[in-house]
Amino acid sequence: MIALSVNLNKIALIRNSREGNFPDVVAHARTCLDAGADGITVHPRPDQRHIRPHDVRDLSSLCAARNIEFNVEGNPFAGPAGSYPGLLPLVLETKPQQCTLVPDSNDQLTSDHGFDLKKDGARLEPIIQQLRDAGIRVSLFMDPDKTQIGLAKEVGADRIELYTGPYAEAVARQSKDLDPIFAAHCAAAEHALHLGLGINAGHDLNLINLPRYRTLPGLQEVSIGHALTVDAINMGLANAVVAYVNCLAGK
Ligand SMILES: CC(=O)[C@@H](O)[C@H](O)COP(=O)(O)O
Ligand SMILES: NCC(=O)COP(=O)(O)O
Repeated sequence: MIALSVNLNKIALIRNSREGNFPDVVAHARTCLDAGADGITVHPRPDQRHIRPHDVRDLSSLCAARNIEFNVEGNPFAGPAGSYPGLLPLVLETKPQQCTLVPDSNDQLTSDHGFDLKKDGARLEPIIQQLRDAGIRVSLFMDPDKTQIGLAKEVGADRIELYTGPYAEAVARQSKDLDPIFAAHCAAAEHALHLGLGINAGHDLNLINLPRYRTLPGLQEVSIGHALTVDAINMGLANAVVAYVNCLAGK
């Protein structure tokens, strides 16, 4: 079974476009969980344009009460900014089951690459250790590069999250590069499995590109937000979650 963790960033983005609490992020999390989602993902950023620290706290409580996986993603090197305490203090306070470290710069529109661990490995290692000591599983956002995945193991990660943006784009463009891109993801996954790393994946996954990606060797979890939220506009949030759960199950 491949777990579906719903990313609620886009629900928070709509809320933040006005004053008030509409739509209510926690209520939408409940809808996702009631519809069969296996977990909730958020990706707070220092500019707080979508998920904010209070959302992380509220969703952490909800997921703990339901014994559901909570996954907090973000840049471990982004320090405090305004009322944003920084990823590490927020994660150590709220204790999600999983923290996915992502090498975003503060001004990025969205995540668009995995870690270069030749550059960042040494400064990531103590952060990974600190999170693991706190009982939090650590996943690293990675491109499908075998050398880099070997380094992910060396710096102490539990899992990798394969960055699926280029795969999704190749599907959307019906690109001739699709087969080699997916083959590279499969080779990276096989290598991760061989090293004993768990495998997650995410970014721009949708109902069109998931049927192939779900066949990735050893895939344990996908986190999906943008496309699922767009589908929810058409079919309703609960129906969208059911559609993704079924798609992941090959139905
Ligand atoms: C790591 C990743 O791919 C996601 O966390 C993504 O960056 C978050 O989604 P938004 O960019 O839509 O907020
Ligand atoms: N880790 C990827 C994620 O949480 C959601 O990415 P997207 O589906 O919003 O592109």
